[in-house]
Amino acid sequence: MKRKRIYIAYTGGTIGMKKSARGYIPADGYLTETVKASAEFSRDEMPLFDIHEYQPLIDSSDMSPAHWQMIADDIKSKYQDYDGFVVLHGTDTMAYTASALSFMFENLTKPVIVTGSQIPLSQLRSDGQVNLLNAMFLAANYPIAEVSLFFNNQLFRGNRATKIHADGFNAFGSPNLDPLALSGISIELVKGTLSPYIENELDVCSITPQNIGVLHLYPGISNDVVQSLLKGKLKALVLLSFGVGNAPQEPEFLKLLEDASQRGVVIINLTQCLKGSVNMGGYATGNALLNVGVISGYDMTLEACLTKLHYLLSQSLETETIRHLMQDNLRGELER
Ligand SMILES: NC(=O)C[C@H](N)C(=O)O
Repeated sequence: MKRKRIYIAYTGGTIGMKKSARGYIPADGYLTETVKASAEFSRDEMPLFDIHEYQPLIDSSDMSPAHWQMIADDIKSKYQDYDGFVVLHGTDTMAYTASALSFMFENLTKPVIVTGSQIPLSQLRSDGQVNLLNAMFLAANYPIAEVSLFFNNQLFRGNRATKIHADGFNAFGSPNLDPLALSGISIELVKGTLSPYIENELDVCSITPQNIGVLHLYPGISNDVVQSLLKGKLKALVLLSFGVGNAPQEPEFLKLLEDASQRGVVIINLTQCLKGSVNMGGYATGNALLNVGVISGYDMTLEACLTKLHYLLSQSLETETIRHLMQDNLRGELER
């Protein structure tokens, strides 16, 4: 059988970093050199691959919507030449990029797997080798036509993943959706579906930076704090509420939200809980939010919610349409 071809976009992150006096920094050519020097990557069972190193390589804390756009455009320009795509990325904001890409790609029929590592590939006991080998192997042999995130032997839907561990190998979880696939002694498909080969054009939706606030509620939060956030030129606010979507019933607080909603600010309710969904019909404290125009984000991750807002606000859509689409399942990011 013809060997598959995988395109590897290396954007930066620990996987290709070197030690410096200031801590780890990305180093040009270092990752490509290390991969080329490792016999595992060129075994017959592995796909053929090309690595493209971005300039400059960055720590993922420096990622922005402009980078998401660059990655999406890069994949689009190579779309017909490869069977699958691996994006090497720092772990810190990996779930944001995976979520953003999932919304930006329309008609995706090939796998796009985002991965990286906690220890640089060139160092002893690095998780980079396992993560990259598996991502390439899965993209070539188990094509799931989605933007996914591979880490620590689990393939997650990109817009369901979140960083759960700052310094462990099990750095990612997907609290509200089982993994797409597990890589054990054999590869086990869980929620993922293998895609048939379809020849098509990939469309990329442009994304631009947007003014979006995130408000993490806590008992006794002052209205001054809420007001100062809402005073700016905010287009949307993600409200991180208690439990199934509950908040204080304090009239001044609710009035601030109501006024903002009437001014056209899209206010989305997500739970602070690590697992589960928002249900504003469950308690009077949640119902009060519904009555002032707050909409449900259901079981979306914060990363999915923020990037979906960027995606929708970047298009010229009516506010009501955005509110409606935020509650719709566009790319498997939520379940109502
Ligand atoms: N493990 C990592 O890749 C962390 C690094 N700071 C990054 O996100 O680029």
